[in-house]
Amino acid sequence: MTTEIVTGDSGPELAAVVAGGTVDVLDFPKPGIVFKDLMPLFGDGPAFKRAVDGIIAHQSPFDVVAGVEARGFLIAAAIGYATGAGVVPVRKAGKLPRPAFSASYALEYGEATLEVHKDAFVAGQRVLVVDDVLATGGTAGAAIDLVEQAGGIVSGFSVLMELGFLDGRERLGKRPVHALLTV
Ligand SMILES: O=P(O)(O)OC[C@H]1O[C@H](OP(=O)(O)OP(=O)(O)O)[C@H](O)[C@@H]1O
Ligand SMILES: Nc1ncnc2[nH]cnc12
Repeated sequence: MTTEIVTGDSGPELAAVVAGGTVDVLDFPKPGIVFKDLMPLFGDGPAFKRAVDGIIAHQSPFDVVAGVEARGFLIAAAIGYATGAGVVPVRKAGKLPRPAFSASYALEYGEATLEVHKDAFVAGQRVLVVDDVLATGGTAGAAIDLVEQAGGIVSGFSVLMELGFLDGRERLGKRPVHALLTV
């Protein structure tokens, strides 16, 4: 099933690129969840490049990119490479080897804890935070809090897809949210 196009912060063409690379998977990872699988987008070179370039075009300037485990890593690495910015991983609990800040949160289908190294940022560094999907905003809120705790200044938050009906954007308050596709 193809995702219905509603709108996007970077216009209808980029919204269509993301929609075209998304497959809806029913009842994954739990009954009642419609999982937006973006793996086809990641696997389509021209579409992936357009999506990454669309985020970069919207978001400069920033000094470093923070990617949320796991699918956010793919986007952060591409942006970090293309722009020459560094990449900081925001990891699931227990994966980072050195002292880290932790934040627990609820997401659409469960609960989790994210961590970031305490020395991940130079104070005042502008940090672009990226992930693949914004749903309830639990993950994004935790990631943004961690970046700020570690001394970064969140310059923006970008996702490929926003599930608008879950109101994640509202939950993030005044933070600047950018979604290539909102469904
Ligand atoms: O807005 P929320 O309700 O918090 O949901 C969004 C998060 O859910 C997914 O990650 P998931 O925790 O499934 O991890 P994964 O990327 O490791 O599969 C997605 O990649 C976002 O990080
Ligand atoms: N429905 C969904 N599809 C993909 N990723 C998600 N993260 C939270 N909810 C999601």
